[in-house]
Amino acid sequence: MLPIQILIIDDEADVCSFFRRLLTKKGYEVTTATNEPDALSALAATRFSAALVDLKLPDTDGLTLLQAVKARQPACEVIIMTGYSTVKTAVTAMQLGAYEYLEKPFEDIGQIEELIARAVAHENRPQGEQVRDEWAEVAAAVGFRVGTALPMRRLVSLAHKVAGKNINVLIQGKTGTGKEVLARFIHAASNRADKTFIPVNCGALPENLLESELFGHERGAFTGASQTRRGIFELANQGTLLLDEIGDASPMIQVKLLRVLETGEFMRVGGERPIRTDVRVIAATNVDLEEAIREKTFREDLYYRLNVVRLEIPSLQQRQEDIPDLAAHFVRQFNPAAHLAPEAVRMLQNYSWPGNIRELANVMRRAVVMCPDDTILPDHLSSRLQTAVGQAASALTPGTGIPGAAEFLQASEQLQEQSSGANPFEKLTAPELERLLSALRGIETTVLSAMGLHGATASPRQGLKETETEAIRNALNLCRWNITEAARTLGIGRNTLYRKIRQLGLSR
Ligand SMILES: Nc1ncnc2c1ncn2[C@@H]1O[C@H](COP(=O)(O)OP(=O)(O)OP(=O)(O)O)[C@@H](O)[C@H]1O
Repeated sequence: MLPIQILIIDDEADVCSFFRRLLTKKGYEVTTATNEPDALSALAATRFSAALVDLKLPDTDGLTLLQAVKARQPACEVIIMTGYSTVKTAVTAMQLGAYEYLEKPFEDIGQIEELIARAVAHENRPQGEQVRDEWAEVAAAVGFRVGTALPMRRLVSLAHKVAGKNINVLIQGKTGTGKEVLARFIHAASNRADKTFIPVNCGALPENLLESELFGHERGAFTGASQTRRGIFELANQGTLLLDEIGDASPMIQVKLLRVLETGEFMRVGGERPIRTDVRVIAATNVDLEEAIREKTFREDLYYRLNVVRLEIPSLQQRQEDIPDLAAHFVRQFNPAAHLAPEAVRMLQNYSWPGNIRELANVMRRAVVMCPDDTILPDHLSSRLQTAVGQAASALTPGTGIPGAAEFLQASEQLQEQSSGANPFEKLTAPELERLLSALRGIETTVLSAMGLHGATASPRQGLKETETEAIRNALNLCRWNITEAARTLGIGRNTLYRKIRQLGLSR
């Protein structure tokens, strides 16, 4: 059998000879290059299984060389060698197709040997063989459905690779896309997996409470602080901390976070002694932090500390092919015997999912409850979804009349005929009432736009803010201020609800 060929590209002769000795002992054949021309002629002469490429070279850079290797020998796996200051570029290299990165100075020889063996095995797998996803087991263990959409698979593969490194991660994505699930996956795939994972919502608590939640407080630090209390940075020591809704952290909290990220030390509220902590920080946000920096509501230095790796989760609409699998997953979770009829799946695929996976999970939970047997039909999906899909369909068919009018009038006439003076709508079930309500709203919109054409104005109604306040207050009262339930009823995320409660000044 021919020996396995490895290429080392590094301008430091010591590094080249270190790898030559190490890898020759393991039976590999090693070629070294200290500059770009030598590297290119080596690539022209020999077929390599793996190449170790230094990120900083005098005549070129690692990213250019990565592209040169991949253009000439696409199967050759590239491992980037980097110092701490260039870790971010190394992560970019992985996004561009590098297999892994290795941090200098090299500390664990065994780990290097194992990494090279893995890269070589990956390159040498039989042609056409389906590569088993390295991350599949961890994802399954934390209930993380990755699906088949390419952007999501790439993201998870990168998340899995950086999970084992001691670097901060910033997860960006719209509400309900699964930022917390991804953070749990990273924790579970890291060497901190057997330690604590603590999520904390920076937008849910008033500044002082959040400060003492994060950093703890000394006895007597403020009125009511009758005991010394450890904060999350102490409790999550050696584990992972998820700073959710980081964009909502106040300027004071931002300063304190920056300090602990820079020095690994913090002080309890009212404390005088710095406390060391070893916490891996993952931050998540659904706002554009770069815009927040421009608006001066978010510190740029903190952003750079958090954003060593940025993982941007696609919205559900951007990964439409995954809707059937995710929907089936949630249906099974709520009723293992139930399944979705093909027409129901089509309806799910035609909807825009502004609340992303959380909304899909909620719609499935409801559908399972509404479905009398085990086959979920379009009728069992929420009225909001039916209306949205129906309206989209009628918009495509001109001249179909006022949306919802026929349905509403027919139902209302039938009920009036059968009623004996009492409120006829009381006879309807909750889903039927919801369907009628959305039909009514459809009529209202059409009538208002017709009035506009005639120059007529409708009598004043509540403004947007009052309507929103009323809807949120009703939901909260209905759910006895159970935030999770109320958020589900409103079809928004828990974090969003917390924020709204603060913004609108609502209280029990
Ligand atoms: N890929 C996934 N596989 C399985 N369940 C998922 C996935 N993504 C999201 N979910 C489910 O959807 C819901 C919302 O997920 P999560 O809380 O992680 O979203 P988020 O982006 O953090 O939301 P927010 O922006 O409101 O904080 C949860 O119930 C979660 O279990």
